[in-house]
Amino acid sequence: MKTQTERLLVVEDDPGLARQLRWSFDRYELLFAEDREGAITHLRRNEPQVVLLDLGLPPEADGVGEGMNALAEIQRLAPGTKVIVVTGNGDEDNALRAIGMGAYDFYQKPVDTEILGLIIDRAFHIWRLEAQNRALRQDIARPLEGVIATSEPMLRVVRQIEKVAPTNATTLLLGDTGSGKEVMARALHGLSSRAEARFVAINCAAIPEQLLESELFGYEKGAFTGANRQTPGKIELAEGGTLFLDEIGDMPGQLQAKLLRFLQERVIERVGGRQEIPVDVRVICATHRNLRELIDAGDFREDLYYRIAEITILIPSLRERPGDATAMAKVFFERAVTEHQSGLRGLAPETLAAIEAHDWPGNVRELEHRVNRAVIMADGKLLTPEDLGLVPAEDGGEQLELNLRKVRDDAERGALEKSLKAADGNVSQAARLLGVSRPAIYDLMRKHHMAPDSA
Ligand SMILES: Nc1ncnc2c1ncn2[C@@H]1O[C@H](COP(=O)(O)OP(=O)(O)OP(=O)(O)O)[C@@H](O)[C@H]1O
Repeated sequence: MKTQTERLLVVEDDPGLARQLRWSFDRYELLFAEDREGAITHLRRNEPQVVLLDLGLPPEADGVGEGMNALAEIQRLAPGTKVIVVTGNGDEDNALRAIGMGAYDFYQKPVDTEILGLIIDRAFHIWRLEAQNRALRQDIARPLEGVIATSEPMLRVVRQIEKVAPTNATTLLLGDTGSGKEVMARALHGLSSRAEARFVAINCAAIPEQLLESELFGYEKGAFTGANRQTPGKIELAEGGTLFLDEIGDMPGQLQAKLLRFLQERVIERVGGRQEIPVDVRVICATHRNLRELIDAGDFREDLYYRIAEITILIPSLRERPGDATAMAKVFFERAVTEHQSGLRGLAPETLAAIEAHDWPGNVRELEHRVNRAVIMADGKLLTPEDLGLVPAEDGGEQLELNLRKVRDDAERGALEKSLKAADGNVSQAARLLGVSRPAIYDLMRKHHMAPDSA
Protein backbone atom coordinates (compact mmCIF):
# COMPACT_ATOMS: atom_id res chain seq x y z
CA MET A 1 0.00 0.00 0.00
CA LYS A 2 1.20 3.50 -0.83
CA THR A 3 2.43 5.27 2.27
CA GLN A 4 0.70 8.53 3.01
CA THR A 5 2.08 11.63 4.66
CA GLU A 6 1.10 11.46 8.28
CA ARG A 7 -0.64 14.65 9.28
CA LEU A 8 -1.37 15.62 12.85
CA LEU A 9 -3.80 18.46 13.47
CA VAL A 10 -3.34 20.23 16.79
CA VAL A 11 -6.37 22.24 17.91
CA GLU A 12 -5.06 24.39 20.75
CA ASP A 13 -5.68 28.02 21.66
CA ASP A 14 -2.73 28.36 24.02
CA PRO A 15 0.18 29.61 21.85
CA GLY A 16 2.83 28.49 24.38
CA LEU A 17 1.56 24.93 24.41
CA ALA A 18 1.17 24.94 20.64
CA ARG A 19 4.84 25.94 20.32
CA GLN A 20 5.92 23.14 22.65
CA LEU A 21 3.97 20.60 20.63
CA ARG A 22 5.49 21.89 17.39
CA TRP A 23 8.98 21.03 18.64
CA SER A 24 8.00 17.70 20.08
CA PHE A 25 6.09 16.25 17.15
CA ASP A 26 8.01 17.38 14.12
CA ARG A 27 8.15 13.76 12.91
CA TYR A 28 4.61 14.40 11.61
CA GLU A 29 3.39 17.03 9.22
CA LEU A 30 1.83 19.41 11.73
CA LEU A 31 -1.24 21.56 11.21
CA PHE A 32 -2.46 24.05 13.78
CA ALA A 33 -5.85 25.55 14.51
CA GLU A 34 -6.98 27.75 17.38
CA ASP A 35 -10.69 27.16 17.21
CA ARG A 36 -13.38 24.89 15.82
CA GLU A 37 -13.73 26.71 12.54
CA GLY A 38 -10.00 26.55 11.84
CA ALA A 39 -9.97 22.87 12.78
CA ILE A 40 -12.77 22.01 10.36
CA THR A 41 -11.09 23.98 7.58
CA HIS A 42 -7.91 21.94 8.05
CA LEU A 43 -9.90 18.74 8.28
CA ARG A 44 -11.57 19.39 4.97
CA ARG A 45 -8.45 20.63 3.21
CA ASN A 46 -5.72 18.38 4.55
CA GLU A 47 -7.50 15.32 5.94
CA PRO A 48 -5.26 14.76 8.96
CA GLN A 49 -5.34 11.17 10.18
CA VAL A 50 -4.98 12.16 13.85
CA VAL A 51 -6.34 15.21 15.67
CA LEU A 52 -5.21 16.43 19.07
CA LEU A 53 -8.20 18.40 20.29
CA ASP A 54 -8.21 20.65 23.35
CA LEU A 55 -11.78 20.52 24.65
CA GLY A 56 -11.54 24.03 26.13
CA LEU A 57 -11.84 26.01 22.93
CA PRO A 58 -12.82 29.67 22.53
CA PRO A 59 -15.19 31.38 22.87
CA GLU A 60 -15.75 29.39 26.10
CA ALA A 61 -12.20 28.51 27.13
CA ASP A 62 -13.46 27.33 30.53
CA GLY A 63 -16.25 25.13 29.19
CA VAL A 64 -16.12 22.13 26.87
CA GLY A 65 -19.19 22.82 24.68
CA GLU A 66 -17.23 24.15 21.73
CA GLY A 67 -14.67 21.33 21.98
CA MET A 68 -17.41 18.71 22.07
CA ASN A 69 -19.08 20.32 19.05
CA ALA A 70 -15.76 20.20 17.22
CA LEU A 71 -15.41 16.51 18.10
CA ALA A 72 -18.91 15.73 16.86
CA GLU A 73 -18.28 17.58 13.62
CA ILE A 74 -14.98 15.79 12.99
CA GLN A 75 -16.66 12.44 13.64
CA ARG A 76 -19.42 13.25 11.21
CA LEU A 77 -17.18 14.57 8.45
CA ALA A 78 -14.32 12.08 8.72
CA PRO A 79 -15.30 9.14 10.94
CA GLY A 80 -11.99 7.36 10.36
CA THR A 81 -10.02 10.20 11.99
CA LYS A 82 -8.48 9.37 15.36
CA VAL A 83 -9.27 12.19 17.77
CA ILE A 84 -7.32 12.47 21.02
CA VAL A 85 -9.04 14.93 23.33
CA VAL A 86 -7.03 16.99 25.77
CA THR A 87 -8.83 17.98 28.96
CA GLY A 88 -7.99 19.92 32.09
CA ASN A 89 -6.46 18.09 35.01
CA GLY A 90 -9.04 15.93 36.81
CA ASP A 91 -11.73 16.46 34.20
CA GLU A 92 -12.41 12.76 33.80
CA ASP A 93 -16.14 13.15 33.23
CA ASN A 94 -15.72 15.16 30.08
CA ALA A 95 -12.89 12.91 28.90
CA LEU A 96 -15.18 9.89 29.22
CA ARG A 97 -18.05 11.73 27.57
CA ALA A 98 -15.75 12.44 24.63
CA ILE A 99 -14.75 8.77 24.42
CA GLY A 100 -18.43 7.88 24.44
CA MET A 101 -18.90 10.21 21.48
CA GLY A 102 -16.24 8.36 19.53
CA ALA A 103 -12.95 10.02 20.51
CA TYR A 104 -10.06 7.59 20.17
CA ASP A 105 -8.35 8.46 23.48
CA PHE A 106 -7.91 11.31 25.98
CA TYR A 107 -5.05 13.05 27.68
CA GLN A 108 -5.12 15.24 30.78
CA LYS A 109 -3.05 18.39 31.15
CA PRO A 110 -0.32 19.21 32.08
CA VAL A 111 1.25 17.88 28.92
CA ASP A 112 4.10 15.39 29.12
CA THR A 113 5.15 15.24 25.49
CA GLU A 114 6.78 11.84 25.82
CA ILE A 115 3.61 10.12 26.99
CA LEU A 116 1.43 12.14 24.65
CA GLY A 117 3.81 11.15 21.84
CA LEU A 118 3.19 7.46 22.54
CA ILE A 119 -0.57 7.95 22.39
CA ILE A 120 -0.26 9.84 19.12
CA ASP A 121 2.05 7.23 17.58
CA ARG A 122 -0.37 4.49 18.51
CA ALA A 123 -3.29 6.44 17.02
CA PHE A 124 -1.43 6.65 13.70
CA HIS A 125 -0.68 2.95 13.91
CA ILE A 126 -4.34 2.05 14.43
CA TRP A 127 -5.34 4.41 11.65
CA ARG A 128 -2.92 2.64 9.28
CA LEU A 129 -4.28 -0.79 10.19
CA GLU A 130 -7.85 0.31 9.66
CA ALA A 131 -6.95 1.96 6.36
CA GLN A 132 -5.27 -1.25 5.21
CA ASN A 133 -8.36 -3.19 6.10
CA ARG A 134 -10.54 -0.76 4.17
CA ALA A 135 -8.27 -0.94 1.13
CA LEU A 136 -8.25 -4.74 1.17
CA ARG A 137 -12.02 -4.81 1.35
CA GLN A 138 -12.30 -2.64 -1.74
CA ASP A 139 -9.75 -4.76 -3.57
CA ILE A 140 -12.00 -7.71 -3.93
CA ALA A 141 -12.73 -9.07 -7.33
CA ARG A 142 -16.28 -10.02 -8.16
CA PRO A 143 -15.88 -11.25 -11.68
CA LEU A 144 -19.36 -12.79 -11.87
CA GLU A 145 -22.62 -12.08 -10.11
CA GLY A 146 -22.44 -13.63 -6.64
CA VAL A 147 -18.95 -15.05 -7.23
CA ILE A 148 -15.83 -13.95 -5.40
CA ALA A 149 -12.61 -15.03 -7.07
CA THR A 150 -9.13 -13.58 -7.07
CA SER A 151 -6.90 -16.61 -7.55
CA GLU A 152 -5.61 -17.63 -10.97
CA PRO A 153 -7.24 -21.12 -10.90
CA MET A 154 -10.60 -19.62 -10.02
CA LEU A 155 -10.33 -16.83 -12.58
CA ARG A 156 -9.71 -19.57 -15.17
CA VAL A 157 -12.96 -21.21 -14.06
CA VAL A 158 -14.73 -17.87 -14.41
CA ARG A 159 -13.43 -17.51 -17.97
CA GLN A 160 -14.69 -21.02 -18.79
CA ILE A 161 -18.11 -20.18 -17.37
CA GLU A 162 -18.22 -17.02 -19.46
CA LYS A 163 -17.39 -19.03 -22.57
CA VAL A 164 -19.98 -21.77 -22.13
CA ALA A 165 -22.76 -19.51 -20.82
CA PRO A 166 -24.03 -18.31 -24.22
CA THR A 167 -24.12 -21.88 -25.61
CA ASN A 168 -26.71 -24.52 -24.81
CA ALA A 169 -24.11 -27.12 -23.89
CA THR A 170 -24.96 -29.45 -21.03
CA THR A 171 -22.30 -28.65 -18.46
CA LEU A 172 -20.88 -30.76 -15.66
CA LEU A 173 -19.39 -28.98 -12.65
CA LEU A 174 -17.02 -31.08 -10.58
CA GLY A 175 -15.64 -30.08 -7.22
CA ASP A 176 -15.52 -30.85 -3.53
CA THR A 177 -18.53 -30.30 -1.35
CA GLY A 178 -19.01 -26.61 -0.52
CA SER A 179 -16.61 -25.43 -3.22
CA GLY A 180 -19.22 -23.35 -4.99
CA LYS A 181 -20.71 -25.56 -7.70
CA GLU A 182 -24.20 -24.17 -7.24
CA VAL A 183 -22.90 -20.59 -7.16
CA MET A 184 -21.16 -21.22 -10.47
CA ALA A 185 -24.23 -22.87 -11.96
CA ARG A 186 -26.30 -19.82 -11.03
CA ALA A 187 -23.69 -17.49 -12.48
CA LEU A 188 -23.68 -19.51 -15.68
CA HIS A 189 -27.46 -19.25 -15.89
CA GLY A 190 -27.26 -15.52 -15.17
CA LEU A 191 -24.89 -14.97 -18.07
CA SER A 192 -26.92 -17.03 -20.53
CA SER A 193 -29.75 -15.93 -22.79
CA ARG A 194 -32.03 -17.84 -20.41
CA ALA A 195 -31.32 -15.50 -17.51
CA GLU A 196 -34.84 -14.08 -17.50
CA ALA A 197 -36.38 -17.54 -17.15
CA ARG A 198 -36.13 -19.77 -14.09
CA PHE A 199 -33.15 -21.51 -12.53
CA VAL A 200 -34.55 -24.68 -10.99
CA ALA A 201 -32.28 -26.67 -8.67
CA ILE A 202 -32.79 -30.18 -7.36
CA ASN A 203 -30.49 -32.23 -5.15
CA CYS A 204 -30.58 -35.81 -6.38
CA ALA A 205 -28.97 -37.12 -3.21
CA ALA A 206 -31.46 -35.56 -0.83
CA ILE A 207 -34.66 -37.08 -2.21
CA PRO A 208 -35.70 -40.77 -2.01
CA GLU A 209 -35.81 -42.58 -5.36
CA GLN A 210 -39.61 -42.81 -5.70
CA LEU A 211 -40.08 -39.15 -4.92
CA LEU A 212 -37.19 -38.05 -7.09
CA GLU A 213 -38.84 -39.38 -10.21
CA SER A 214 -42.07 -37.48 -9.61
CA GLU A 215 -40.16 -34.38 -8.47
CA LEU A 216 -38.23 -34.36 -11.72
CA PHE A 217 -40.79 -35.51 -14.24
CA GLY A 218 -44.06 -34.57 -12.51
CA TYR A 219 -47.09 -36.84 -12.31
CA GLU A 220 -50.63 -37.26 -13.55
CA LYS A 221 -53.63 -37.31 -11.27
CA GLY A 222 -54.10 -40.83 -9.86
CA ALA A 223 -50.60 -41.98 -10.82
CA PHE A 224 -50.08 -43.19 -7.26
CA THR A 225 -51.77 -42.94 -3.89
CA GLY A 226 -51.87 -39.31 -2.91
CA ALA A 227 -51.50 -38.01 -6.48
CA ASN A 228 -54.60 -35.86 -6.20
CA ARG A 229 -53.91 -33.60 -9.09
CA GLN A 230 -51.75 -33.28 -12.14
CA THR A 231 -48.40 -31.81 -11.10
CA PRO A 232 -45.57 -30.66 -13.34
CA GLY A 233 -42.04 -31.70 -12.39
CA LYS A 234 -38.92 -29.61 -12.00
CA ILE A 235 -37.90 -30.21 -15.61
CA GLU A 236 -41.12 -28.70 -16.87
CA LEU A 237 -40.91 -25.87 -14.36
CA ALA A 238 -37.54 -24.92 -15.79
CA GLU A 239 -39.04 -24.43 -19.28
CA GLY A 240 -37.05 -21.79 -21.12
CA GLY A 241 -34.53 -21.67 -18.27
CA THR A 242 -31.93 -23.85 -16.59
CA LEU A 243 -32.25 -27.09 -14.64
CA PHE A 244 -29.50 -27.70 -12.07
CA LEU A 245 -29.10 -31.34 -11.08
CA ASP A 246 -26.92 -31.33 -7.98
CA GLU A 247 -25.23 -34.57 -6.83
CA ILE A 248 -25.96 -36.25 -10.14
CA GLY A 249 -23.59 -39.07 -9.11
CA ASP A 250 -26.22 -40.17 -6.59
CA MET A 251 -29.00 -40.57 -9.13
CA PRO A 252 -30.52 -44.06 -8.96
CA GLY A 253 -29.94 -46.35 -11.99
CA GLN A 254 -33.53 -46.56 -13.21
CA LEU A 255 -33.83 -42.78 -13.22
CA GLN A 256 -30.53 -42.44 -15.03
CA ALA A 257 -32.14 -44.19 -18.01
CA LYS A 258 -35.14 -41.88 -17.93
CA LEU A 259 -32.92 -38.81 -17.65
CA LEU A 260 -30.81 -40.00 -20.57
CA ARG A 261 -33.90 -40.26 -22.72
CA PHE A 262 -34.92 -36.73 -21.80
CA LEU A 263 -31.44 -35.41 -22.63
CA GLN A 264 -31.43 -37.19 -25.99
CA GLU A 265 -34.94 -36.44 -27.12
CA ARG A 266 -35.83 -33.36 -25.08
CA VAL A 267 -39.24 -34.74 -24.21
CA ILE A 268 -40.56 -36.01 -20.90
CA GLU A 269 -43.44 -38.16 -19.75
CA ARG A 270 -44.99 -37.45 -16.37
CA VAL A 271 -45.29 -40.37 -13.96
CA GLY A 272 -48.52 -42.17 -14.85
CA GLY A 273 -48.81 -40.26 -18.10
CA ARG A 274 -48.59 -41.35 -21.70
CA GLN A 275 -48.19 -38.05 -23.41
CA GLU A 276 -44.77 -36.84 -24.49
CA ILE A 277 -44.18 -33.26 -23.47
CA PRO A 278 -41.43 -31.32 -25.25
CA VAL A 279 -39.29 -29.15 -23.01
CA ASP A 280 -36.68 -26.55 -23.78
CA VAL A 281 -34.32 -26.63 -20.82
CA ARG A 282 -30.61 -26.17 -20.41
CA VAL A 283 -29.11 -28.71 -18.03
CA ILE A 284 -26.21 -28.18 -15.64
CA CYS A 285 -25.12 -31.10 -13.46
CA ALA A 286 -22.77 -31.17 -10.50
CA THR A 287 -21.20 -33.75 -8.26
CA HIS A 288 -18.41 -34.07 -5.72
CA ARG A 289 -18.07 -37.76 -6.57
CA ASN A 290 -15.68 -39.36 -9.01
CA LEU A 291 -17.95 -40.32 -11.90
CA ARG A 292 -15.24 -42.38 -13.60
CA GLU A 293 -15.02 -44.62 -10.55
CA LEU A 294 -18.81 -44.85 -10.38
CA ILE A 295 -18.88 -45.92 -14.02
CA ASP A 296 -16.21 -48.57 -13.40
CA ALA A 297 -18.18 -49.84 -10.43
CA GLY A 298 -21.31 -50.05 -12.59
CA ASP A 299 -23.13 -47.38 -10.60
CA PHE A 300 -23.29 -44.71 -13.27
CA ARG A 301 -24.19 -45.10 -16.94
CA GLU A 302 -21.37 -44.24 -19.25
CA ASP A 303 -23.73 -43.05 -22.00
CA LEU A 304 -25.37 -40.66 -19.53
CA TYR A 305 -21.95 -39.43 -18.49
CA TYR A 306 -21.12 -38.43 -22.06
CA ARG A 307 -24.47 -36.65 -22.37
CA ILE A 308 -24.07 -34.55 -19.24
CA ALA A 309 -20.39 -33.85 -19.71
CA GLU A 310 -20.50 -32.03 -23.03
CA ILE A 311 -18.41 -29.49 -21.16
CA THR A 312 -16.75 -30.32 -17.85
CA ILE A 313 -15.53 -27.60 -15.50
CA LEU A 314 -13.45 -28.50 -12.49
CA ILE A 315 -13.88 -26.17 -9.50
CA PRO A 316 -10.74 -26.26 -7.37
CA SER A 317 -10.94 -26.75 -3.62
CA LEU A 318 -10.50 -23.63 -1.56
CA ARG A 319 -7.01 -24.68 -0.44
CA GLU A 320 -5.95 -24.73 -4.09
CA ARG A 321 -6.90 -21.09 -4.62
CA PRO A 322 -4.29 -18.77 -3.15
CA GLY A 323 -5.81 -15.56 -1.84
CA ASP A 324 -9.44 -16.56 -2.31
CA ALA A 325 -10.09 -17.57 1.29
CA THR A 326 -9.06 -14.17 2.63
CA ALA A 327 -10.93 -12.31 -0.11
CA MET A 328 -14.07 -14.26 0.69
CA ALA A 329 -13.61 -13.95 4.44
CA LYS A 330 -13.64 -10.17 4.08
CA VAL A 331 -16.88 -10.19 2.12
CA PHE A 332 -18.54 -12.67 4.47
CA PHE A 333 -17.29 -10.60 7.40
CA GLU A 334 -18.81 -7.38 6.04
CA ARG A 335 -22.07 -9.13 5.31
CA ALA A 336 -22.26 -10.69 8.78
CA VAL A 337 -21.35 -7.42 10.52
CA THR A 338 -24.20 -5.65 8.74
CA GLU A 339 -26.64 -8.48 9.29
CA HIS A 340 -25.91 -8.90 12.98
CA GLN A 341 -25.26 -5.19 13.61
CA SER A 342 -21.91 -6.05 15.13
CA GLY A 343 -19.47 -3.43 16.37
CA LEU A 344 -16.49 -5.36 14.96
CA ARG A 345 -14.18 -3.18 12.87
CA GLY A 346 -12.30 -5.75 10.81
CA LEU A 347 -10.15 -8.83 10.63
CA ALA A 348 -6.83 -8.75 12.45
CA PRO A 349 -3.80 -9.24 10.15
CA GLU A 350 -2.91 -12.50 11.91
CA THR A 351 -6.47 -13.69 11.27
CA LEU A 352 -6.03 -13.23 7.53
CA ALA A 353 -2.77 -15.20 7.73
CA ALA A 354 -4.47 -17.99 9.69
CA ILE A 355 -7.36 -18.13 7.20
CA GLU A 356 -4.94 -18.43 4.31
CA ALA A 357 -2.96 -21.15 6.09
CA HIS A 358 -5.99 -23.27 7.01
CA ASP A 359 -6.94 -26.30 4.90
CA TRP A 360 -10.71 -25.67 4.69
CA PRO A 361 -11.92 -29.24 4.26
CA GLY A 362 -15.49 -27.92 4.08
CA ASN A 363 -14.44 -25.31 1.53
CA VAL A 364 -16.34 -22.05 1.09
CA ARG A 365 -19.35 -23.26 3.03
CA GLU A 366 -17.17 -23.91 6.08
CA LEU A 367 -15.47 -20.53 5.76
CA GLU A 368 -18.79 -18.71 5.47
CA HIS A 369 -20.20 -20.57 8.44
CA ARG A 370 -17.17 -19.91 10.65
CA VAL A 371 -17.03 -16.21 9.85
CA ASN A 372 -20.72 -15.83 10.52
CA ARG A 373 -20.49 -17.61 13.84
CA ALA A 374 -17.37 -15.70 14.88
CA VAL A 375 -18.99 -12.33 14.15
CA ILE A 376 -21.86 -13.25 16.44
CA MET A 377 -19.64 -14.57 19.24
CA ALA A 378 -16.55 -12.32 19.15
CA ASP A 379 -15.92 -9.76 21.90
CA GLY A 380 -13.09 -7.52 20.64
CA LYS A 381 -12.85 -4.88 17.92
CA LEU A 382 -10.96 -7.07 15.45
CA LEU A 383 -11.77 -10.68 14.65
CA THR A 384 -8.98 -12.97 15.86
CA PRO A 385 -7.90 -16.43 14.66
CA GLU A 386 -9.25 -17.79 17.93
CA ASP A 387 -12.67 -16.28 17.23
CA LEU A 388 -12.71 -18.35 14.05
CA GLY A 389 -11.49 -21.43 15.86
CA LEU A 390 -8.24 -21.31 13.89
CA VAL A 391 -4.71 -21.62 15.13
CA PRO A 392 -2.57 -18.60 14.25
CA ALA A 393 -0.38 -19.23 11.18
CA GLU A 394 3.26 -20.21 11.72
CA ASP A 395 5.57 -17.24 11.38
CA GLY A 396 8.82 -19.10 10.89
CA GLY A 397 9.60 -19.01 14.58
CA GLU A 398 11.44 -15.68 14.54
CA GLN A 399 8.96 -14.11 16.92
CA LEU A 400 8.77 -15.42 20.43
CA GLU A 401 5.42 -15.79 22.12
CA LEU A 402 4.62 -13.59 25.08
CA ASN A 403 5.68 -16.21 27.62
CA LEU A 404 5.57 -19.93 28.36
CA ARG A 405 2.10 -19.71 29.85
CA LYS A 406 0.73 -18.39 26.57
CA VAL A 407 2.46 -21.15 24.59
CA ARG A 408 0.94 -23.76 26.91
CA ASP A 409 -2.49 -22.16 26.75
CA ASP A 410 -2.45 -22.05 22.97
CA ALA A 411 -1.38 -25.68 22.72
CA GLU A 412 -4.08 -26.69 25.18
CA ARG A 413 -6.75 -24.82 23.31
CA GLY A 414 -5.57 -26.30 20.00
CA ALA A 415 -5.71 -29.86 21.35
CA LEU A 416 -9.15 -29.22 22.81
CA GLU A 417 -10.49 -27.88 19.53
CA LYS A 418 -9.03 -30.76 17.54
CA SER A 419 -10.42 -33.42 19.85
CA LEU A 420 -13.87 -31.84 19.91
CA LYS A 421 -13.83 -31.59 16.15
CA ALA A 422 -12.71 -35.20 15.76
CA ALA A 423 -15.47 -36.20 18.19
CA ASP A 424 -18.07 -34.16 16.31
CA GLY A 425 -18.68 -32.06 19.40
CA ASN A 426 -19.28 -35.08 21.64
CA VAL A 427 -17.70 -34.17 24.97
CA SER A 428 -17.39 -37.73 26.33
CA GLN A 429 -15.61 -38.87 23.20
CA ALA A 430 -13.33 -35.81 23.21
CA ALA A 431 -12.47 -36.56 26.83
CA ARG A 432 -11.49 -40.10 25.86
CA LEU A 433 -9.34 -38.81 23.00
CA LEU A 434 -7.47 -36.47 25.34
CA GLY A 435 -7.27 -38.96 28.19
CA VAL A 436 -9.10 -36.72 30.67
CA SER A 437 -12.47 -36.79 32.40
CA ARG A 438 -15.65 -35.18 31.10
CA PRO A 439 -15.66 -32.51 33.85
CA ALA A 440 -12.07 -31.70 32.92
CA ILE A 441 -13.15 -31.02 29.34
CA TYR A 442 -15.92 -28.74 30.55
CA ASP A 443 -13.40 -26.91 32.75
CA LEU A 444 -11.11 -26.46 29.77
CA MET A 445 -13.93 -25.23 27.57
CA ARG A 446 -14.84 -22.67 30.21
CA LYS A 447 -11.23 -21.63 30.57
CA HIS A 448 -10.87 -21.08 26.82
CA HIS A 449 -14.29 -19.44 26.46
CA MET A 450 -15.51 -22.10 24.08
CA ALA A 451 -19.19 -22.76 23.65
CA PRO A 452 -20.15 -26.45 23.59
CA ASP A 453 -20.79 -26.27 19.83
CA SER A 454 -17.63 -24.42 18.85
CA ALA A 455 -15.74 -27.50 17.78
N1 LIG B 1 -16.88 -18.10 -5.33
C1 LIG B 1 -17.77 -17.85 -4.37
N2 LIG B 1 -18.09 -16.59 -4.06
C2 LIG B 1 -18.99 -16.32 -3.08
N3 LIG B 1 -19.62 -17.25 -2.35
C3 LIG B 1 -19.35 -18.52 -2.61
C4 LIG B 1 -18.42 -18.89 -3.62
N4 LIG B 1 -18.36 -20.22 -3.65
C5 LIG B 1 -19.19 -20.67 -2.70
N5 LIG B 1 -19.81 -19.66 -2.06
C6 LIG B 1 -20.78 -19.79 -0.95
O1 LIG B 1 -20.45 -20.98 -0.25
C7 LIG B 1 -21.59 -21.76 0.05
C8 LIG B 1 -21.47 -23.13 -0.62
O2 LIG B 1 -21.51 -22.97 -2.02
P1 LIG B 1 -22.31 -23.97 -2.99
O3 LIG B 1 -23.63 -24.38 -2.39
O4 LIG B 1 -22.36 -23.35 -4.34
O5 LIG B 1 -21.32 -25.21 -2.96
P2 LIG B 1 -21.51 -26.62 -3.65
O6 LIG B 1 -20.20 -26.98 -4.23
O7 LIG B 1 -22.69 -26.60 -4.57
O8 LIG B 1 -21.79 -27.52 -2.38
P3 LIG B 1 -22.40 -29.03 -2.34
O9 LIG B 1 -21.43 -29.90 -3.05
O10 LIG B 1 -22.42 -29.33 -0.87
O11 LIG B 1 -23.75 -28.96 -2.98
C9 LIG B 1 -22.77 -20.97 -0.43
O12 LIG B 1 -23.34 -20.27 0.65
C10 LIG B 1 -22.19 -20.00 -1.44
O13 LIG B 1 -22.92 -18.80 -1.45
